[in-house]
Formats: sequence, structure tokens, C-alpha cells
Amino acid sequence: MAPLLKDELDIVIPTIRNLDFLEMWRPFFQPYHLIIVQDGDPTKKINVPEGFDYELYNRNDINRILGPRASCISFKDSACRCFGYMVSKKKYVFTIDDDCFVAKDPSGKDIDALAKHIQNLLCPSTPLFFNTLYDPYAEGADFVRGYPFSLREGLPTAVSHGLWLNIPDYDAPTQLVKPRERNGRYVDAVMTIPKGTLFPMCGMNLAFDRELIGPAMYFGLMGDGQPIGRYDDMWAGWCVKVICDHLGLGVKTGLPYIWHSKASNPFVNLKKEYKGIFWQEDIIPFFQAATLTKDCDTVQKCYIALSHQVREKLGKIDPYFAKLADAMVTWIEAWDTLNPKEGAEANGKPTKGK
Ligand SMILES: O=c1ccn([C@@H]2O[C@H](COP(=O)(O)OP(=O)(O)O[C@H]3O[C@@H](CO)[C@H](O)[C@H]3O)[C@@H](O)[C@H]2O)c(=O)[nH]1
Ligand SMILES: [Mn+2]
Repeated sequence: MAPLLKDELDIVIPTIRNLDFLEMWRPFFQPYHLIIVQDGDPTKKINVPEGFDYELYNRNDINRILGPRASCISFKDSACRCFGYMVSKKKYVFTIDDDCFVAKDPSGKDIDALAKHIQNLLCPSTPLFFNTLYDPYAEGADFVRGYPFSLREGLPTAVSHGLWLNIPDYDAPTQLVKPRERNGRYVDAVMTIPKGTLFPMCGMNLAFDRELIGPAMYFGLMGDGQPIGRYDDMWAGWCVKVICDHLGLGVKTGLPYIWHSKASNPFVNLKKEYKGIFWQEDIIPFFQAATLTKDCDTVQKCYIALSHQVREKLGKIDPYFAKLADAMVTWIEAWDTLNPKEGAEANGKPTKGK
């Protein structure tokens, strides 16, 4: 049987290191097309192990393809990965970090994280009413007594957020306080994050339906030249969740696990995260209060509407947010330029020949 979604899914990998980790993933990843976003020095040669079908983009490629709009793609931060989402032409994207390896389930079996993400994405979500037996569509589970039958069809799933064994995705202060803490807990569950609830989306083991939510998966202005880093995936996750709630889409978290091997330097991370740690005390209430009107009926329109609110309400915290609001608009312009058909439909402009 052909691997699920073989020609409908791209694997996006940001890297500033090397791609040796692919050897361990070969049995699961080889049938799929890879989009490698090479960060840092574009003159450095990144070797891709033999036998993988891939396209690789470095900073020179990003600048060539986007021109002035390349300014919205971060440099020297894992946020650069979102360029891969933009150039992909597939319906689904799975993104993984180059220090994430195949984990084993409690029975000792290798976990095919990609297959589990695909299953999560192909099954509906239940954001409107919480099922206490977790994923009702999982083998051996179902909706529990009292679950309204009118809601059992669920909603389309836009995001599948996987977790990590070994090195957990802790922020720098937590990493500093608990340098030896490792996550050994394998929780056999997938849950839909309820409507109206935000969550900290980690980009290291993440899959999404690009056609449902792709334009909202902008990882922001981070890294080189920016006052903040390591909030790339968090920013995307907050925007994505507000838009999913508005458009009636679901976000799941839980299985699959990957084995996260490398703890980045907590002192370096603290410098990158520092402003984010106190800014987020204002950012979260902002997203909790963000409003999208009925005419925001596409992801692009929702995203542009959010960018206006970012400028107006978060711009007071720091000029950075006015820059970020501009970059959010540039991102959508770049997305629609690279994806004219999707863009035109999404912005209500008839595509040629219609
Ligand atoms: O400047 C950079 C730094 C890293 N990368 C690539 O991005 C991923 C993640 O890098 P790393 O493993 O060092 O980061 P972590 O601290 O483990 O995780 C953070 O990264 C994000 C999740 O992806 C999130 O901010 C945190 O969870 C690797 O593939 C690096 O090669 C990069 O491209 N540029
Ligand atoms: Mn890592």
C-alpha cells in the first residue's frame, strides 16, 4: 500500500546544522518530498543523505524568490521554516527539527510520527464540546454518554501538534532551574484543544492542513536584528488558534511523540526569550480578546484583520509590534503571490478563466 498522502504532503525542515537525523527517519520519510530551509550562512554546504527527494532553499534563494518581501522571513531563527510552508504546493505539511529522532512507544516499537499526524489530520476535531475519553475517533474509544449527537460529526482538523520525549520544550528559566529534567512520560492520548482556549504551539513536531490554515502559519519576525527569538511557533500558534476558532476548524495535541535530543543553551535562550516572557502577559489577553467579524471568511482576511489589531493594540507595548504587523501583511502578500490560485479565491478575486 502506498504511504498515506505520499503526493499530498511535504516535510519542511529548518536547519542550521546538518541532516544526519534523516537516516533514522528514512523508513518513514523517504517516500515523501522534503523542503529544506537552510538558515545561517548560505555558502555553507548542507548534505542531504542519498535517496531523498527534496528541494533546498538558503537565504540567497529566499531573497531571490521573494525580493523585498524576503524581509518578513526571519534569519538565524527556526522561524525561517515558514518559507517552506509558502513554497510548498501540497495540501499537508509536516515540520520537524533536525534534532528530533524516532521515539519508541511503551511496547518498544518505533513510532511513525508522520503516520500518526496524518491520522490526526484526516479525523475530525471536537472543539465545541470536550470528550472526556479523549479522541472519540481513536480505535477502542468513542463519544461518552451525554455527548450531544448533533456535535458528533466534529469539525475539520487544521493542526496536529505532537509532543516530545527526553528533552521537553521548556522555556529558558525552566530549563535553568531544571537542567537535568527529562520527559519520560508517554501519555497515550490525542485531545482537541477546546474553542476559546489558546495553547503554546511548538514547531518541532507539527503538522497542518496547508489549504485550511497555511496562510496563518507565519512564524513572525525573530532572530537576527529582532528583539525577540524562540517565540516564532508561539506567535503562529496564537494566530492560528484564534482563526481556527473563528472559521470552525480544530486543533489537536498529544500523540505522536518524537525523541528530542538536543537541549539548546539556556543562557542563549534566555537572551532570546527575555522580552517575550513579559510581553506575553499582554499578548495572551490580546489574543483572548481578538475579534474577527463575519466578513473574515478566509484565512487571509482573518490574518490581515488580526494584523490591524496587532498594530493598534500591541503597538503600544513596543514599536516591534508595528513592524510585526507590517510583516504579517507582507507575508500574506508573498503567500498570495506564490500561491495565486489559492490567494485569489481566498481574497474573493476570481481567478483567470473563471
Ligand atoms: O538560528 C537557528 C536555530 C535553529 N534552527 C533550526 O531550528 C530547529 C530548532 O533548533 P533547536 O533545536 O536549536 O531549538 P530548540 O531550542 O530545541 O527548540 C526551539 O526551536 C523551536 C522549535 O522548532 C522553538 O523555538 C523551540 O522549541 C533545528 O532544526 C535547527 O537546525 C535554525 O534554522 N536557525
Ligand atoms: Mn531542539
